[in-house]
Amino acid sequence: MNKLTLNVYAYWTRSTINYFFDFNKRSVTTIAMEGMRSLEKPKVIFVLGGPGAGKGTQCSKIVERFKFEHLSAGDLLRAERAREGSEYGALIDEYIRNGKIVPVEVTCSLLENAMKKSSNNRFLVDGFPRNQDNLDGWNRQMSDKVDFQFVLFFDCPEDVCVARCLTRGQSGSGRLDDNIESLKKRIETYNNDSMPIIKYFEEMGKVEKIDAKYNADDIFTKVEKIFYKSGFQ
Ligand SMILES: Nc1ncnc2c1ncn2[C@@H]1O[C@H](COP(=O)(O)OP(=O)(O)OP(=O)(O)O)[C@@H](O)[C@H]1O
Ligand SMILES: Nc1ccn([C@H]2C[C@H](O)[C@@H](COP(=O)(O)O)O2)c(=O)n1
Repeated sequence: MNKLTLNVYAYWTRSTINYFFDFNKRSVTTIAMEGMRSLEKPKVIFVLGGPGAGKGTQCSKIVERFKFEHLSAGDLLRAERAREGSEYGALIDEYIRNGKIVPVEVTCSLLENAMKKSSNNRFLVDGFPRNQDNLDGWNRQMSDKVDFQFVLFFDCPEDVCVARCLTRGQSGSGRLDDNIESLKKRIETYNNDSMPIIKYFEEMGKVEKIDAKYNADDIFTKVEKIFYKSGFQ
């Protein structure tokens, strides 16, 4: 074997060893990261605010920008109500028409099932917890299983909320509760039952409050800042 052949052979051997070493190093790191991620509890942000405050609108933007999954308690309940054979359909219907809050056992199970089905590890839980029963049920069933971050609170004047919901109803939302009678009850429920829950989280220093009367893009600029500050990219 001449000197050139030997050099080529040595170079090839070194490159091959380096390649496999690097490859293995990378794959071990990658596997470890994936393992750690799958062991991490899912991160949960509660999104609260009055009816029509713009929770759903902002959640869509957050999903697009920060890759969260949006779980709207109201949407899950409406889907369950519409599901053929649901044992809760009639009950949900009655609660929604009257602007009342469905018992937590139903809502929390829908949320937990949706989280289990998802491959995502970041969730926006929109419209929950809406009263003390919701909060107690969540603490019993879910709080140990998730990594709660904060409440994103869209603070919006009542007249703005009502106007937005009525416009949404007139534009064909198809929602049974986008009418003035249901809205009066929803706002009463919000003031009496949901506000104390927001205050409770506020006292814990866990509320990020946003003035929600402005246009959706300006509001989202403020939302983005909160997410960056909280370490989301
Ligand atoms: N910043 C905004 N300015 C004007 N209209 C808005 C704004 N944000 C949302 N809307 C409109 O107001 C209506 C209610 O918005 P959205 O559904 O996001 O509110 P929500 O808080 O999720 O309501 P709900 O609790 O009743 O489900 C929608 O028709 C939406 O297009
Ligand atoms: N935690 C929840 C959330 C919603 N509901 C019911 C009652 C609400 O009026 C209705 C619509 O909710 P929205 O889409 O406005 O968030 O759904 C409930 O009982 N419990």
